[in-house]
Amino acid sequence: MLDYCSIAHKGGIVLWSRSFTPDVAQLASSSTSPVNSLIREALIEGRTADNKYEKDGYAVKWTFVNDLELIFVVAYQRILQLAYVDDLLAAMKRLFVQYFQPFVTAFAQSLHDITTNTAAIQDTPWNFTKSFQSWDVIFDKLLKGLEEKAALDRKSRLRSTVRPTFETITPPSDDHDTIPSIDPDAPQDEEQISRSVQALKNRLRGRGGRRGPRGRGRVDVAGSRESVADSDSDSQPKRKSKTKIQRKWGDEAPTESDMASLDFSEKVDPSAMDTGSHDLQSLVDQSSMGTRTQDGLYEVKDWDFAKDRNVRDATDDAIANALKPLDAKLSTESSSLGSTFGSIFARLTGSKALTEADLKPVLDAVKHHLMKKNVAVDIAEKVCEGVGESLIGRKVGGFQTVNNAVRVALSTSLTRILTPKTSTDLLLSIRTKLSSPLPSSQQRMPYTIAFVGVNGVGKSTNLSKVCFWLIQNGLRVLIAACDTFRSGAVEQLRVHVRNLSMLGVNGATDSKGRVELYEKGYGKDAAGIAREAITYARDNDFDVVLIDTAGRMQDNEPLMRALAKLVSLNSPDKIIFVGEALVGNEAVDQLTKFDRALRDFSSTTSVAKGRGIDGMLVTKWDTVDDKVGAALSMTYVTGQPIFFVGCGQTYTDLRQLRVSNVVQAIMKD
Ligand SMILES: Nc1nc2c(ncn2[C@@H]2O[C@H](COP(=O)(O)OP(=O)(O)OP(=O)(O)O)[C@@H](O)[C@H]2O)c(=O)[nH]1
Repeated sequence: MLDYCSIAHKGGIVLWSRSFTPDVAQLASSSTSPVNSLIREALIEGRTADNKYEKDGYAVKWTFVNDLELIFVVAYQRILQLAYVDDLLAAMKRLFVQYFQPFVTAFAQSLHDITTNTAAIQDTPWNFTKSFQSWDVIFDKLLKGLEEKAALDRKSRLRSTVRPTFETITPPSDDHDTIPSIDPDAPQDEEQISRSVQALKNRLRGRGGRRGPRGRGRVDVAGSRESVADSDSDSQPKRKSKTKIQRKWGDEAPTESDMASLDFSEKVDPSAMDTGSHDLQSLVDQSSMGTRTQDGLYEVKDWDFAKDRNVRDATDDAIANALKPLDAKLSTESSSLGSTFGSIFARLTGSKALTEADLKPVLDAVKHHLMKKNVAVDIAEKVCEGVGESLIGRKVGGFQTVNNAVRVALSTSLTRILTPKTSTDLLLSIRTKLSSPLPSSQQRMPYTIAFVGVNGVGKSTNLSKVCFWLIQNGLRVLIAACDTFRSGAVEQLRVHVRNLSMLGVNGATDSKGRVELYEKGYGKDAAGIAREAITYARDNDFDVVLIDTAGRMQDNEPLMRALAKLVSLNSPDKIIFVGEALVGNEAVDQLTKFDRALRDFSSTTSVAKGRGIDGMLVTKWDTVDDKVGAALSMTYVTGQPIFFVGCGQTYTDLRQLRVSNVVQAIMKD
């Protein structure tokens, strides 16, 4: 584990730094710190020839980018054999230059200006914390990737060299005061050494508890340190908490104050929100949502794994490139493991009727493969059971036949589960409702869609994307702000509506107002607001009402009852469950409980008897690459279709799912 990492300008200013342990938080500031000694003795006085410097039990490594006058430094406990430090420094250097070269050049120029013109100091407020926010994310991913690879590397080396004996296997110990012995000459496992060192430090300090979470810190021009990990106590002086407060678990429903303490959503300053801070056009320009058909409709594109890979964060690809040399090394070492499907199918050969015993190891491997693709365990098991049943007793010829038989059975099963049983054509459904004949005494009602789901999954963002798509199709949309709980939720929608109304149809503004927000602030009854919004939409000729609801946990009965009340009072035409593509097993629990709660609690009132979820919108699809198993779990649990997938943070980042593309992504090795 690393202790400290920084990127500094040779002029002496630390642009970015990260401390990983409280003990070395002072590494950057104390004059006796190894990092400062490195700078004084090794860099300024040139007293060390190689790029490793050791002092007070720490090892410090560094690298330069001479043309930008940058120095990258990593410090760690000398006793640890951190094999990835050189790779980390090289990858940091490459990525930082790739992403921040213009910034650093401008900064270096300003330093030059400052030395020649002191008045420029006030005019140049360099906010490194803000400027390098994205670097924090890149660095985290990079470090995680390297740590995982190092662990894998260690395991594969251990597998090939160490045969465990009874002496080497020791049960894990919970006694953190026990100090495992360290033989300084023997090569040590990094975690073991880390534990030993920590235990020793704890013993010296007279305590035996575990260390808290990793600390982070940055130093800006003024040298002020801010803790990112402890953001909710920013204004407080930092103190180490001495005792750990035990979490209380209970069966009772949460009280108002519990809810307030559990509301981790940030108090949002609308002007600083994601949507507001973007250049408006960039919210639609980055990719095109779809194409206009001959009859003037605006279609949402199908998600295509091969083509839509570029919706991934570009930094992921840059990091993948930076890690390629290491990947190549690891893949040669682990190539003996073979590809999942290749090795699964290779286990079945011969021309005989397949038995349960023949299939068991194959299906176990298929289950494992599905779980790797983020399919929930229960669903993976059920899919495998189905595949097994369809194959038992089937006669197979040679290897190729078995290979094909299992592939075809799995592919058929996945296709059957994913194929929508009801229409996913929302536009058709909207137009049918809006154009159906009515008695002259009756006013035309708008088409209503309620977006429901747990907290933070992307309900409001994706509701806005759907809104953008609807107004592109010439419909007038009213957004009902029924999240009256999370602070900032109404303002977030206000910003979206402002953006969307400026974009209008195909970028042109519309005098009639294609989109409007119906809001009544916070703390009011969401069901009532939705009702008022629908009435307002009816009276003001809106075609569609999109109802944004507050995020809630599936086990929170009072909140689920409130949602059921909104449903039963307003009978939305569609209830769309918004869920993240990132969820694995949790997807099943969320969907089952939302669906059941809506059916149970809305059936007690007369209007909408037993209404459940009508379909899903799966968000953050851009973050899972080919691990699209959540789509399978969600459709399996509900039997309902996925209307859209959200694949980014601009208004056009909405796609429809073509079943064959999802099947292909899941089957892919
Ligand atoms: N990468 C990616 N991020 C997304 C996507 N959809 C939403 N997000 C991000 O997810 C975060 C949460 O989105 P919100 O729309 O505020 O989520 P919410 O469900 O309305 O949140 P609550 O109202 O607190 O329940 C925001 O940072 C969004 O930008 C997506 O498709 N891809």
